[in-house]
Amino acid sequence: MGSLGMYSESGLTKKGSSRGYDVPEGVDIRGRYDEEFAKILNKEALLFVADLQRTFRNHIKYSMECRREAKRRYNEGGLPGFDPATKYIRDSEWTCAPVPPAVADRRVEITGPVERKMIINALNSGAKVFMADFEDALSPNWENLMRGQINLKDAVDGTISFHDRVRNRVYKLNDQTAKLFVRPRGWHLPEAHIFIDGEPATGCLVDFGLYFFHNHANFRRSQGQGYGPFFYLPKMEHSREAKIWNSVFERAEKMAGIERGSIRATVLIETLPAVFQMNEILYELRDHSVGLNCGRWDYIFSYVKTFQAHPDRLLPDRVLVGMTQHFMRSYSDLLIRTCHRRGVHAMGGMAAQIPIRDDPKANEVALELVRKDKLREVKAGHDGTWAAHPGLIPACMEVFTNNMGNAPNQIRSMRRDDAANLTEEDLLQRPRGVRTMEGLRLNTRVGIQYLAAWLTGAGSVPLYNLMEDAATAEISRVQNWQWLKYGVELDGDGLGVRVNKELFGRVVEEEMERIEREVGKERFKKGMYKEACKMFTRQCTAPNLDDFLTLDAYNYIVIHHPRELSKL
Ligand SMILES: CC(=O)SCCNC(=O)CCNC(=O)[C@H](O)C(C)(C)COP(=O)(O)OP(=O)(O)OC[C@H]1O[C@@H](n2cnc3c(N)ncnc32)[C@H](O)[C@@H]1OP(=O)(O)O
Ligand SMILES: O=CC(=O)O
Ligand SMILES: [Mg+2]
Repeated sequence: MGSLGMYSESGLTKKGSSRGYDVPEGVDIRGRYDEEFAKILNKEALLFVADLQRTFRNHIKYSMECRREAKRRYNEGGLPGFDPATKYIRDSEWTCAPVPPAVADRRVEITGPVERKMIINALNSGAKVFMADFEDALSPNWENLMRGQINLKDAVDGTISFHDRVRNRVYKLNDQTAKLFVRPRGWHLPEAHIFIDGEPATGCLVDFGLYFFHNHANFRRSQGQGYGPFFYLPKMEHSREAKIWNSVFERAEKMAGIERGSIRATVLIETLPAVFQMNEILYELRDHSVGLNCGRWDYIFSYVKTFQAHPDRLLPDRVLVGMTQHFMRSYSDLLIRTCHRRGVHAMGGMAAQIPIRDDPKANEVALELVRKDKLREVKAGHDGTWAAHPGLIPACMEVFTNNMGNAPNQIRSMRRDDAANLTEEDLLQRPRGVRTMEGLRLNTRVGIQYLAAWLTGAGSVPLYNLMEDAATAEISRVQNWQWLKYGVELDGDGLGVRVNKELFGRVVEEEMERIEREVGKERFKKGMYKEACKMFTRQCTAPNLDDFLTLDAYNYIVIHHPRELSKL
């Protein structure tokens, strides 16, 4: 670890204790004490997190206020678009720092929560990269977060193992493993188990800070060939947020005494406003960038959220909003063009299909959908793609390898200059398709079950043969809200049915009965389905759309010690 000279004397010298943890001044740990957690939450690591929090909290607050201001503009009828003030960045020629050799080839990346067995399986999966997730795929309760940090440290050290006692199977790392990327939470989420100067810490600074502090040296030695650690950055809406990340990286590099540009990150373009900021985001992160990724599920969620006050832009059924819709294809094409022009990877997104073990025919159909989606991506010029499950990796790998051959990526070979002319209208074009009662029912059934899982600690789950996570659940929630708000007419077996609260109430009741039948009475009683139903129903019928499903739900998973259920 490099010099700690940048921290204030008082932080270093004054002693403090917080429910068993040895903490620097101003830091209060309110989560459960555990000896293993205490090794992660040691005083030096907390000092680093506190330094990041103190340095950047006002920048973060300002950025969140700018998000609210943009929302006000969209709610008054404004549309997101390219910023005339930064035209010079879009028009001028510049490139990002060269791609580190360790991650030149990213043709298939697997993602998953920071759960111990899954980390080992993902690293051994044959994918080029594993994105370990503190975000869409994780329910951020204290145990998951702290165990996730322990698991990642063991993974980077190469010592991680897991004993499945039921199956008497021991999991260990293979000789050859995927390269590790870590995705911290979005800027909007607090970490209510760690208070700094009387305020909850910023979730992503905790995720980033603890992981970086404990792993940067080992990572660069064992994984990054001198570079790293590597990150994915979610849910940004503007380049000013990327600028904060860039400054966080610079501060971390300085603290660690490592070269500027060692840390690298891929930004998910998964909000509608961000698609107009892709050059600007890369520009801010140009010394730390390894590309952009099409976070297609949050992007769809963001389309609804951004246009919450625009009844002329209602979405069709969720299953119809695929990558072949004009606005989605334009987004992917422009992302490829932007990344390749700037010399970095243009990563594709997640197909939500997962293997269907008990039905070979249905499994083949699902696999074929994945192949088709990946073929579209590689032919469009994407340099790699995401898989949600190890069972999909061979198919994804085959499609990308057949089309990219031995080249590690298509950064130089697929310029996509044709996409230079894509306009604001292309990127905002209204999606086409029908809205149905079955769509409303499916949203409700999936949204409630996902939330019930999230409240009990699972952030990604299989539902009806698809992967569901926070991003896909958000689509279900905001789509219901939108249809209710504007009293949309849905197609119900050929008959027009207008959505209102009463109809929705009936749908919720019937879908809860169906869920109970499907999961069984015992599991239904033990689970948190009723709480999830209440929360989901409130969010779908609220007069004003909640910004995030997980912000409200977070209050229910915060447990302060001594044990008490706490509200922020
Ligand atoms: C919109 C977005 O942000 S996408 C990115 C965020 N979302 C994700 O990362 C979702 C990742 N995927 C998953 O979490 C899982 O695949 C799920 C929850 C959808 C399904 O998981 P399961 O029900 O466990 O699947 P299944 O029973 O078929 O698993 C078979 C094996 O594959 C493993 N596995 C499944 N998915 C993954 C994964 N993503 N990474 C590593 N291992 C995995 C399981 O651990 C299991 O291992 P085992 O045989 O050693 O016990
Ligand atoms: O994070 C990915 C997404 O699609 O959302
Ligand atoms: Mg996402």
